[in-house]
Amino acid sequence: MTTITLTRPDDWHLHLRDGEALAAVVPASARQMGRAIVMPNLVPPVTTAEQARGYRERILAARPQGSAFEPLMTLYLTDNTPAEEIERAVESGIVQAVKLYPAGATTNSDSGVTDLAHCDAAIAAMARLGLPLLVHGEVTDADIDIFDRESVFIERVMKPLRERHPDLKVVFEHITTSDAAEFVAQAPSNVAATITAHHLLFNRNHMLVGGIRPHYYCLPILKRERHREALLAAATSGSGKFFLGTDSAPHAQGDKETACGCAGAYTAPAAIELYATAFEQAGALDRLEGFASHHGPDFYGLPRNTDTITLVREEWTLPPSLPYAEGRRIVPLKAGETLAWRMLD
Ligand SMILES: NC(=O)N[C@@H](CC(=O)O)C(=O)O
Ligand SMILES: [Zn+2]
Ligand SMILES: [Zn+2]
Repeated sequence: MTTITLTRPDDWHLHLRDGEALAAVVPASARQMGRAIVMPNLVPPVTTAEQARGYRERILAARPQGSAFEPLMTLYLTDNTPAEEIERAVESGIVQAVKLYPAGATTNSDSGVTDLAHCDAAIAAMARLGLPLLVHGEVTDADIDIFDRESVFIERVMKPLRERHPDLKVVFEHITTSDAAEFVAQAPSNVAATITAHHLLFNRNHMLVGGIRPHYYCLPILKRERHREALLAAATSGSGKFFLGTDSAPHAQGDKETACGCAGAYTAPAAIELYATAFEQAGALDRLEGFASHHGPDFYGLPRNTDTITLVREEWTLPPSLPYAEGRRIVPLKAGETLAWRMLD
């Protein structure tokens, strides 16, 4: 196969930041994606429908001329989110989901939830109104090994949450283990998962063998090979429960290449090409369109995009770095490396 044309994909998990960084990264996603679920972990976080409205306006203003890229907004759940804010979010028409960050689990999660019991009224309102909960599924207990944090989360948080709110729509975000893939596959149809391109392509050896590679450091952390294989099997299974969410998470070069580097991989500039590479490795390019362009809108109850993009089998090399905010640079994942597929403009 030398060309693939597919319904324009959407990104169901994306970090766009704010200010100059926002302006630097929006065009990369707007070029490829029809819509994106935009993460609310700004500083301070996006906790109200009113803040989401303002953030959405700033994203729209950062789009290249003529772009139809549509940001789908999310609220950041806190211990204090009132049920009324969930109602305002639904009424706003621009908020598509609420994000659960366990406090301290990842980048900018200090305002996150300390105990889901505090959020019971808000979550009950979400279940009642059909607003999905997007979950960063890792426990933060100091005694739990970083490689086990997702699987322990399933037992300690996800299963009790599902029992208490069986009608809640849940997206298990950026899954990284066979445990999570199995949990989602066996759950009812109101439970789904996003999978990143980097977790489909890489295991922890890519990050740690022959030198420590900070651009591969993200959360949840890359796992061992058998987990990558399970994720690739889930993504290419054809199941509507698994869909594209890049978790493209930009950080300036200096904040990654340092003694205590930030978590997050910047994949937006080559997102669809990275996914195509993974699907081709699995011999499943024919399943890419479902995963990238159909399953997400179907789960969210939104129409599929009506235009298309085309990928050609043509080598190209990612630049070593790109301009970012305040005169700083950003290093995309696979910087300086060659990809086999290229999206046409
Ligand atoms: N994935 C990451 O490693 N980082 C994300 C936060 C997140 O999605 O957990 C970020 O905002 O930088
Ligand atoms: Zn996360
Ligand atoms: Zn994320």
